Amino acid sequence: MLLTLQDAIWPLLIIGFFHVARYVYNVIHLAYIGPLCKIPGPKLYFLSRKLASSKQAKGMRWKWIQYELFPKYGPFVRIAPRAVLIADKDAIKQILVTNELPKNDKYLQLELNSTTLLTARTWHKQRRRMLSPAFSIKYLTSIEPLIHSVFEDLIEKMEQSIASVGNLDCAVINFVKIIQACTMDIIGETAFGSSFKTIMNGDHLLTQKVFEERRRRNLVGMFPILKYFMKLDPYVENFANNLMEGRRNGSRRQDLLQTILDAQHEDGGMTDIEICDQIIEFIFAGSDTTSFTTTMVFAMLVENPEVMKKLTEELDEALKDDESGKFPSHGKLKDLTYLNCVVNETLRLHPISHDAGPGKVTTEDTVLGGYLIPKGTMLGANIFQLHHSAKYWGEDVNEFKPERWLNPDKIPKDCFIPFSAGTRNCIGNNFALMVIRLLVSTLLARYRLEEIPGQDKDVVQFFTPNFKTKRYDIKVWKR
Ligand code: HEM
Repeated sequence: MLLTLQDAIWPLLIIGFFHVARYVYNVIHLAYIGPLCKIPGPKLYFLSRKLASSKQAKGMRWKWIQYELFPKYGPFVRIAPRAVLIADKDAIKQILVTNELPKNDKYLQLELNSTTLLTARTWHKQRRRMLSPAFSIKYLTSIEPLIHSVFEDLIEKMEQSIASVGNLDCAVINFVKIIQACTMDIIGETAFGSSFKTIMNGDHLLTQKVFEERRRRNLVGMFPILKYFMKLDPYVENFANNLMEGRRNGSRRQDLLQTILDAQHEDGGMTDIEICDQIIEFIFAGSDTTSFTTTMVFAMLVENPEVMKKLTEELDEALKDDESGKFPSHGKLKDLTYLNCVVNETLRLHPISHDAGPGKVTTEDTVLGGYLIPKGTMLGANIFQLHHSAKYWGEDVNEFKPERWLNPDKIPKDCFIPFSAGTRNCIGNNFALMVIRLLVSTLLARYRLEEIPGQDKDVVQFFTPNFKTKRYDIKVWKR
């Protein structure tokens, strides 16, 4: 007996109806009935993770998180069916350090062809051990002259800008641009064999392409289907490949690239594709992070002239008999009390994690802050909120007060983690601090800086935060 379409339509409709009903039930159950329903948050966002992702389109999601969600809902905020942001210091310590939870799948969007140090979710230890020598204190001391060589370009550029104004001994300089160029050249010079010469020649094509790549990853992260249409620009890959080939066929130089290449034939060494991706990641992770923090240090200094005066006095005193060369040596800077207070206070107020923060995932049902968090829930350790919590830091939490660091007993425990914490903390931590200290002291030793009030200081965050206008002008006078 042959079934006609008419005979089949009702059973098909009934099956379809049950599938849709089951799907709707699951979505609603997860959103409003399951264990996560006890965690406060914007209720509509419990239905789909796309809603919170779409907030990121203009790089302004961080403001919604920091100034709307946390103040309204408290230290645990649910922003998607299976995603919770956390600002409670004990819970953050538990997920980053005590339980060492693996990274969640938001890092997938940052991957190119292979897994890198930042994005690894399962393996990690061996690769980290392999790369660590390139970030050791001994290695960092050895690359100081390379950083100084970039400062030659920096000072020449500053002098050119001042000379171009006439006889005023003063120029207006966009610090976002010059510091970004400087940190890019430092990464090139110290990690990959030669400066990108961005300070002297303007934007290297690589800087532009790296910026475009960040936007691409951001969009693909929000709408994964785009990955079939928006491919990685071959320029970036070719650049990394040429870098590797050039080194293999040229002479050795003890830097990050050499460390990676030397380890290639060890057990667990990286393939060429992995090395290429790792190089791109280091350029990503190492330049904009350091430049944003350094620009913010300068912004804080010009907006707080009494702090700048005190810091300049400390530097002048410390460097008056520094005979190590044309530029300050890090040995003279690393233990300077007030310099470190200023850098810490800037990292506290302006951490590079403005948005959700390091992302983790629970591997079993876990209790955090009294809430039952089921296995498979994405967690964000919200560094920005931790650094801006009046509960931990006191009522003056939003003020720039380097003096608060003078008494370590007054610094709340486990509340300052600009480089994250635990085994997945920043591998470039010491490198970044060294570059920041050197840059700040080199410029303050030569120039007097003055604020230009009334500028738009709005920050956007895609991969790392940046000024929305991509400028922050400072009046620079020769001392
Ligand atoms: C002020 C400058 C910097 C800040 C504030 C900073 C902050 C951070 C933070 C918060 C993380 C954790 C990210 C996450 O889990 O999602 C991280 C990881 C990382 N950072 Fe940095 N970073 C800075 C500079 C650098 C530099 C200079 C490099 C390299 C040259 C670097 C390379 C990395 C890498 C590779 C990771 C992943 C480490 C791992 O998972 O083992 N960072 N950084």
